[in-house]
Amino acid sequence: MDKLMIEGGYPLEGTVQISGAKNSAVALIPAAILADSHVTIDNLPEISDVHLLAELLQEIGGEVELSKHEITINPANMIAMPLPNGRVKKLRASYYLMGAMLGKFKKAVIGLPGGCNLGPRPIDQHIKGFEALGAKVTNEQGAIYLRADELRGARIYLDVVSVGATINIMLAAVKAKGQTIIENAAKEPEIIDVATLLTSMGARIKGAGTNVIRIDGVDSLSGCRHSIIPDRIEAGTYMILAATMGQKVLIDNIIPYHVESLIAKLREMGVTIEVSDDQLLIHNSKDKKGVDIKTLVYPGFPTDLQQPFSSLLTQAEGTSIVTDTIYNARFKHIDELRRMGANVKVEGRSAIINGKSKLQGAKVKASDLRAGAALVVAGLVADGITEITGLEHIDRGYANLEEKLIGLGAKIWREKMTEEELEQVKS
Ligand SMILES: CC(=O)N[C@H]1[C@@H](OP(=O)(O)OP(=O)(O)OC[C@H]2O[C@@H](n3ccc(=O)[nH]c3=O)[C@H](O)[C@@H]2O)O[C@H](CO)[C@@H](O)[C@@H]1O
Ligand SMILES: C=C(OP(=O)(O)O)C(=O)O
Repeated sequence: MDKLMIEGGYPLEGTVQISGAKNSAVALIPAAILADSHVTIDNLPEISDVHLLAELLQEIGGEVELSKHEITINPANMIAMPLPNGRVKKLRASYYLMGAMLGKFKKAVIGLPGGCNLGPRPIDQHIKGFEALGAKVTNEQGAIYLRADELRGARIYLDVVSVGATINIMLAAVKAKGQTIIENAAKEPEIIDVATLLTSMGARIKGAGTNVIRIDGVDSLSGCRHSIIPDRIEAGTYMILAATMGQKVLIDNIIPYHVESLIAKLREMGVTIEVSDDQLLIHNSKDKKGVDIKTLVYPGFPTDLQQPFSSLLTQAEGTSIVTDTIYNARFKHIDELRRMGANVKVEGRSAIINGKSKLQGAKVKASDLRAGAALVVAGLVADGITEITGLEHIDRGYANLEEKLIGLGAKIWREKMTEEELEQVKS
C-alpha cells in the first residue's frame, strides 16, 4: 500500500487537462448492458471505479476491451449472474447494475453498494422506482433481489432529488412497455450524458437535465460510440487548487457552464477567472476573503467540492461557514485539517472556518475521496511534508493526480507505507 507525499509551498503554474467525468463513466459502463451489440465509450478517466466496473461486466459474461481512455463492451453473451458481494461493495455506482440488469434481464441480484462513507446513503428512491415499474424487490442479507415478469412504464415522483435514483430508473425504464415519467428528477450534467448514450443506443428520452424526464420504452437497443463529458468535480478541484496555490493556471477541456456556482464563489473571494469556450484561466489573489457556501443539488454548489473548498477557505481572511445540505456527515476531513493547524469547528451540518491559518505538514488520513482532495489542497499550501494515507479513496476519482500536479510544479510523490503504518491502518 502506498501513501501520498507532498512537500508544500511550491506555487502552481501551467495547464491541466481535465479527464472524463467519473460520475458519468460509472453509469455509462453499466448502461452498455442494455445494448445488443458493442458499445464504445471514450474520454474515459483512468480511475479505479472504471476498472472495478469493467471487471463486474466481465463477471456477468461481458467481453470488455479496456485501454487507457476507451472501453468497448460487447454485451451479447451477458447473463443475469448474481453479484451479491466482492467488487460491488467497493464502489457506489455498482447500484447501476440493478437498473441496467433489471432493464435487460428482468431480474438481478446485486449486493448493497459501497462508496464514500458520508453518513446514511439509502437507496429507497431507486427501489420505489423499480417497484413502480413492476419489479418485486427484496433485501436478503445485504443483497437486493429484483424480479419482474414484465416492466411497465409508470409515473414516478422522487421524494428526494437523487442522481443515482434518476439514472437507475432511466436504465430500468428504457426497455419497459409504454411511458415512464420521472418527476422531481435530478438535473446533474451526468444525467444528460447517460441520456445521450441511451438515445444513441436507440432509447427515446426527453427532458434529461430538467426535473421531469419522459421515457418511451423501446424493444431493443443497439451498440454505439459515446464520448464522456469532462469531469466538473475534478475540474473544480483543480480550480480550487489554483485559487489556493496557483499563480496562473489554465484548466483545459472543461464545460465552464457546469462549474458556474464555483466560479461565482471564487470570484466572491477575490479570485480572477477568465472564461472561454472550454477553458478557464485562474489568476490567484494573495488576499482572499472568506465566503459562506451551502451545498445544493445541481446547479447549486456541489457537495463533492465542499471538502476541497473548505481547505481553500482556511487560506482566506475572516470567518466562512460551510453547510452541507446533502450529506450530514461529510466533515471527516475537518479533524485532519485541524491537525495541520486549521482553525475549524463543526456545528451540526456546518463547518465554521476562521482564516487565515498557517498550515503545517502532518501525517493525515483520507477517509473518503473528496476528503483526500481536501488534504491534497492543504498539503500543497502547508509548510513541510504532508503524508496522506487512504489513497485507495483518492484513486477512485482522480485520474493521474501526481502527474497532473507535477506538471503544474507541485512536489508530490508516492511512497510505500512502512510495516508500522500498515499495522496502524489495519487497527
Ligand atoms: C456515483 C455518483 O454519481 N455519485 C454521486 C451521486 O451519489 P448518489 O447518487 O448516491 O447521491 P444522491 O443524489 O442519490 O443523494 C442525494 C441525497 O439523497 C439521499 N437519498 C438518495 C437516494 C435515495 O434513494 N434516498 C435518499 O434519501 C442521499 O442520502 C443524499 O442525502 O450524487 C451525489 C450528490 O450529488 C454525489 O455526492 C456523488 O458523487
Ligand atoms: C461521493 C462521491 O463518490 P461516490 O458516490 O462514488 O461514493 C464523490 O465522487 O465525491
